Amino acid sequence: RCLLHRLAPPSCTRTPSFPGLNSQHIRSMCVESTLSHIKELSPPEQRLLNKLYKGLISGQRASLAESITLVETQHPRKKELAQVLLQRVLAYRKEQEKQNGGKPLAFRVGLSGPPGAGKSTFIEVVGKMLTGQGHKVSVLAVDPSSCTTGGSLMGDKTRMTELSRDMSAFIRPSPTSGTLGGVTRTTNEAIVLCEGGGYDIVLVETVGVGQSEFAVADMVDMFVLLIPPAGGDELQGIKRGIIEMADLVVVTKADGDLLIPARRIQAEYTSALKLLRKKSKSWNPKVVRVSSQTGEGVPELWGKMEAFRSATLSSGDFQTKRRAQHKVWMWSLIKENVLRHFQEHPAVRGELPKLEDRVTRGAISPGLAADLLLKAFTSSSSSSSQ
Ligand SMILES: Nc1nc2c(ncn2[C@@H]2O[C@H](COP(=O)(O)OP(=O)(O)OP(=O)(O)O)[C@@H](O)[C@H]2O)c(=O)[nH]1
Repeated sequence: RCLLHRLAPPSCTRTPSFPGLNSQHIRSMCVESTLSHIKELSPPEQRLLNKLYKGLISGQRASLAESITLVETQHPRKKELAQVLLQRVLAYRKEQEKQNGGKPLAFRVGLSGPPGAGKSTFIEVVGKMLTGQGHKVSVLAVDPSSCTTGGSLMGDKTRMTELSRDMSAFIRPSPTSGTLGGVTRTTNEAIVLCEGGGYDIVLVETVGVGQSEFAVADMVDMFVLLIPPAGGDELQGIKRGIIEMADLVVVTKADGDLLIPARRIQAEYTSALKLLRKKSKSWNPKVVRVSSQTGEGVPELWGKMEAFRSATLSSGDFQTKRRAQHKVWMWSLIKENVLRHFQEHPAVRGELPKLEDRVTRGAISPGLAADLLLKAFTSSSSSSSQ
């Protein structure tokens, strides 16, 4: 019996023990998900996972928060427990999707922009509008500064005060430590958990610094770039590559004295987007203006986002992108782990400083140094596995 069977009460092969998770589905997940490398769960571990799972899918915010903490952990055993929980939530989601004609139920939107672009004010306004319409909204943050400095660009001030009090919203700040790769992993997993908790809109916010925008663009259905109207060379400083990723560009703070510059920036971006290669057959990126202060343009903006969603869902681009993202996600995890394994390998660690030094002095070529290190790694890995 696979781990998922063991997790569920004994009757699970006949009676579905959890809403939406039937025995046939558990069986299919058992085949797909070889969780067999994970040591048998102890009764307290089973109780913990059952409690989290039930709480999560019944929409309890505390269970969602606790589940995200579990996927963020560095503790090896807890990491395994997190994988079991995730696998179960995925099975549940898959079943729900099947009932929805195979179409994903939640909409994942990435929001990025330079510091001070007005992201949190915007999320507060859009989030409140959406919860007012009956949606459940979760907001996850990817903060690149927390990875490098341990400080935070986004978490230091109180953000989205109203939305955080809203019972239909769930806001999770970025973990305060870890590599970008690690944060990417946990954010991807947190998205799955939020969706399991019934959040049909998942907003993933990041500051336009470093590689975090690209990481976020790879985990969402729609990528939105927020640009403030003030400043000199507006198109500079925003990486060209990131404009290419954008499905929608939002010029923020289009009110008062900033309205005229906002119109000008809108025109500049509209021309810039025309020069870019078309990303998709079903959608042309657009540039819109909004004011979170007056609320002007906000409903129209959401209208555009819904139009994107329905156009890409009916063309199949939406589903294709998600499938491709799963592969990207898997490979980024493999790369990170393999690299760490390589760097920590005793044979490599012994040779690395010497060879790095010789490469920097020009005593040997980088290619030769890489060959020597890889040889040290593979020969001692294969002798230890024999
Ligand atoms: N006039 C005007 N000001 C705005 C609007 N939206 C935000 N602001 C102001 O712009 C400043 C930055 O807004 P935030 O929402 O904190 O921006 P942010 O992008 O989240 O900033 P970081 O947290 O630093 O990444 C604040 O002083 C806001 O009051 C708007 O629609 N109109």
